Amino acid sequence: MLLSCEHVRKTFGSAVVLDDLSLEVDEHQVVALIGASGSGKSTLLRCVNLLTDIDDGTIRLDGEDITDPRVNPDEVRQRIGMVFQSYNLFPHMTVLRNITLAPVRVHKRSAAETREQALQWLDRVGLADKADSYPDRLSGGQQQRVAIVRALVNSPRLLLLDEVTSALDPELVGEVLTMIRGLKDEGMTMVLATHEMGFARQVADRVVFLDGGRVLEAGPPEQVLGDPTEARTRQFLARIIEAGRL
Ligand SMILES: Nc1ncnc2c1ncn2[C@@H]1O[C@H](COP(=O)(O)OP(=O)(O)OP(=O)(O)O)[C@@H](O)[C@H]1O
Repeated sequence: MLLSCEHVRKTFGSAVVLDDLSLEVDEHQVVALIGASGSGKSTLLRCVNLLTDIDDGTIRLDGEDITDPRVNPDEVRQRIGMVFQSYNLFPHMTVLRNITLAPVRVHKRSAAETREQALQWLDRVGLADKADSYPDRLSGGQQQRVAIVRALVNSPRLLLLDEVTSALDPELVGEVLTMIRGLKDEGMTMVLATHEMGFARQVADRVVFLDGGRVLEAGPPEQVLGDPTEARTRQFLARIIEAGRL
């Protein structure tokens, strides 16, 4: 097992955002987190990437307890890539520099080797000609693909994707989806939070429905999205259908 969250609890003040949450992700598996706004999807991803501390429980990556206070978060983040809704590229840096900055500065990797890997990735995703461009010259879909490359350049064991298609115009979603499906075909282990049920259905091996910071239901997409057992899941999907997002 690559990732295991065991009895994770996270509070913000008096609000319990993750409540005794347990989740396991096998190597090469793609898991989609779905659930209403506020159900804890982003918080869970941020806890896994050590961007926020948990109050209780354990998170293991390759069996190692990464929530142990003696663990260096920078070292863990080298093994976990994360991509956000709002690409977060630095506007004053070229695409290439955006990708190589953290590996070289934070993780002290060789500049030449990182540059080489970045260029290879850009080439693979059809953005080789954008290496020296600034982000504002790129479409939203291209910027998001650069942000994904930035997360991949450390060759992470696990990729976390938080609503990566939500900020994109509908016609740009396809190119990001294609890239993510390509990563899945190559065996990348991914956990993604999404409001797009079509996305979950297309890429996920397992869909996990979060409700009030707990896993209420989990299973193959056709089961959770097509024939859910829990009434809360059915209600959630009915609202999504009403909003035209299924
Ligand atoms: N830094 C914070 N301080 C206080 N409360 C927070 C913080 N981050 C998240 N929360 C609260 O935690 C709850 C879960 O938020 P989270 O963003 O994880 O949900 P989500 O399922 O990802 O929602 P969405 O689908 O809208 O992104 C919400 O009630 C939110 O207000």
